[in-house]
Amino acid sequence: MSDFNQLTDPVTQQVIGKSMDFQAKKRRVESRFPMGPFTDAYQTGLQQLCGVDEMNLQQNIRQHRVREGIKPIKGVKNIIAVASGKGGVGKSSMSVMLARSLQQLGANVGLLDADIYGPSIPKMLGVSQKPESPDQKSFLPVDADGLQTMSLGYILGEKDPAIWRGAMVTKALMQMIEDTRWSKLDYLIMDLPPGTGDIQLTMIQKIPVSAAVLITTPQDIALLDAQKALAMFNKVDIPVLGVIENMSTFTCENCGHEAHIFGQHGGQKMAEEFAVPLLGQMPLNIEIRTNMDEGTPDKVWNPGQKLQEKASMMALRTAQNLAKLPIKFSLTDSLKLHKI
Ligand SMILES: Nc1ncnc2c1ncn2[C@@H]1O[C@H](COP(=O)(O)OP(=O)(O)OP(=O)(O)O)[C@@H](O)[C@H]1O
Repeated sequence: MSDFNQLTDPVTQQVIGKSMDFQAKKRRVESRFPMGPFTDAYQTGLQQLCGVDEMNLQQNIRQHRVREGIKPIKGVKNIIAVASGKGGVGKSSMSVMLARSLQQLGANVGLLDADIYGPSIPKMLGVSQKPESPDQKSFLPVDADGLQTMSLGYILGEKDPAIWRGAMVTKALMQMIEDTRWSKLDYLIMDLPPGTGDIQLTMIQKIPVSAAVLITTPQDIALLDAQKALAMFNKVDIPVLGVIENMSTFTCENCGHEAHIFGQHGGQKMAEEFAVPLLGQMPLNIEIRTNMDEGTPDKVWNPGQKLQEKASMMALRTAQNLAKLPIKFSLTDSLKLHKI
């Protein structure tokens, strides 16, 4: 149960507290996710949350500071970039899990597929319709069970990879973000292309990113690349909320033996060495592989799998760590802004 005690701490109440009665919010979340009962620990956490002071629940998720000189995106409070140095470590899968879990905690969430070369979010969410454009100038985000999503994959189609280079990529992405009519998003999760090259650097410099989350497997090679990603965010002063270690262990369905296929404690070591929080460890699990590949991500949260609890904790820690960062307008900012 333990970890769920965090749900009642003041920072968390700010994070998930919105101007809506919690029970109503819970019912709305449950009706959207007909995936079976929550695990006991999650249920206990929710009950604890119901008992907290109503006043705290009225607070909104706040907008956090971005790099100076960058305009915020209309309708979006916080963009969280999800990055990995190495490809294939589960960055898109973890972006989907993070987005869904933040949504389950009651936030308004969007998911932007910035992996312009290999947009996999439409397939993972099982959504393929083209975004509507009522005014022929802007796009409405594509709805995926309450998630506001956008991907070049919706526009180009999955089998039509973008062959643009450098500046064109950033331009296409900026256009996609700015021309989407996001509505009242607390968090926009942005799935970046893998790597730490010029393209990724330009993207994070131009987009008003509040913070980043790193995905790695415990393998040395993936960790080295994750460290490069950390250095990239440090270079442009974007705070890193933490690291998620994906594919951390594998438990045999038949004998229950736990194997560390990609090594052990890699994410933890990285967290300790570079003083970045470990947001969570996600096992190598067949449910994740099949459901992400078949476009049924919500089935990942089968009762008894404990995956839902892991995903919720990962999302909660992410939101908590963001809540601890400076908000968009500090008192000094606002004094400067109003020339007082
Ligand atoms: N924890 C996991 N357990 C089992 N399979 C997983 C897990 N995480 C991801 N996968 C699978 O690994 C493959 C790669 O995942 P994903 O596309 O999320 O990685 P990525 O880092 O975004 O890749 P890319 O570098 O191509 O953008 C997919 O088939 C996905 O279903």
